[in-house]
Amino acid sequence: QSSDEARDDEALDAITWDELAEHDGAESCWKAIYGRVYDVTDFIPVHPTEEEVMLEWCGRDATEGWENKRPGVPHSPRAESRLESLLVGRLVGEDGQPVMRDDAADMGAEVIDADRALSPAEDERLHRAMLGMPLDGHYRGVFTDRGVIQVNITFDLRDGRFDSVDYRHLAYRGVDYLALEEGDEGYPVRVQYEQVAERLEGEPVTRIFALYEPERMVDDVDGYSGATLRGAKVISAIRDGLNRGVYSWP
Ligand code: HEM
Repeated sequence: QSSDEARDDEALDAITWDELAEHDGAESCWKAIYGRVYDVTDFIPVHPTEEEVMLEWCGRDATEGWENKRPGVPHSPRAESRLESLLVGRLVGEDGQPVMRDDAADMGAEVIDADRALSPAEDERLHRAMLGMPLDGHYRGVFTDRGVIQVNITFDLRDGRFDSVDYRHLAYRGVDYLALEEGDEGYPVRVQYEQVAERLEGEPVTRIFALYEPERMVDDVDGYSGATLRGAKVISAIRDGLNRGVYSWP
């Protein structure tokens, strides 16, 4: 039988919704996809997913599942041709009239096509990502040396600008800078790192490059020159966060 003949409605057995619903499990699993009914029972063990993924759609209109392996991702033409050999009939309504492909799609099966699946906000995210522009969101990044975390920084980007830059951890040679108090040795360095965080607020991401010359960004504090601050560690931690990608959305 050629596939042209297989597509000929007259040649196909008429199957009602009730008949379809009888084949709703692993012993016998039929699925309606675009108004055609397929017996996929023998294909379930072969299908490259856990069986539940297939079983969920037995005995009903499975067009939505077929079109969305993952949201917006339909099956391949190769999968489509396998489907052809599993064809058992055409779906008909109570009036005996064929359930047309488009009706089937409307009937409880919201077919998402790849373009329409994106909301305008997601579309902007996609395009920003394609252009290599950082996405707005919450980020976490670290600078480590020989497996030891020295800088662990969190920040948000809003409209591509820094928002609430914060250190979760700041240490060097066993000194936990965040634990230092006024008067402790090294406290001025903590103050300088905090100046960096404050002064990045509201700035575009490219502002981190000023940290290669930290004296441009921080003050001399109690005899500690801004030029001695390890700005490159902060740059590295922030870039690590950007490389990891958005940790959570705002
Ligand atoms: C309707 C419910 C279905 C759902 C939710 C579903 C889901 C999926 C998922 C998630 C994958 C990707 C697996 C992976 O790459 O790890 C996949 C792949 C595949 N599925 Fe399905 N599937 C369904 C029905 C079917 C049916 C009825 C067939 C019979 C032909 C089939 C044939 C395939 C094939 C051949 C692949 C390999 C990738 C491809 O060619 O697209 N699926 N399916």
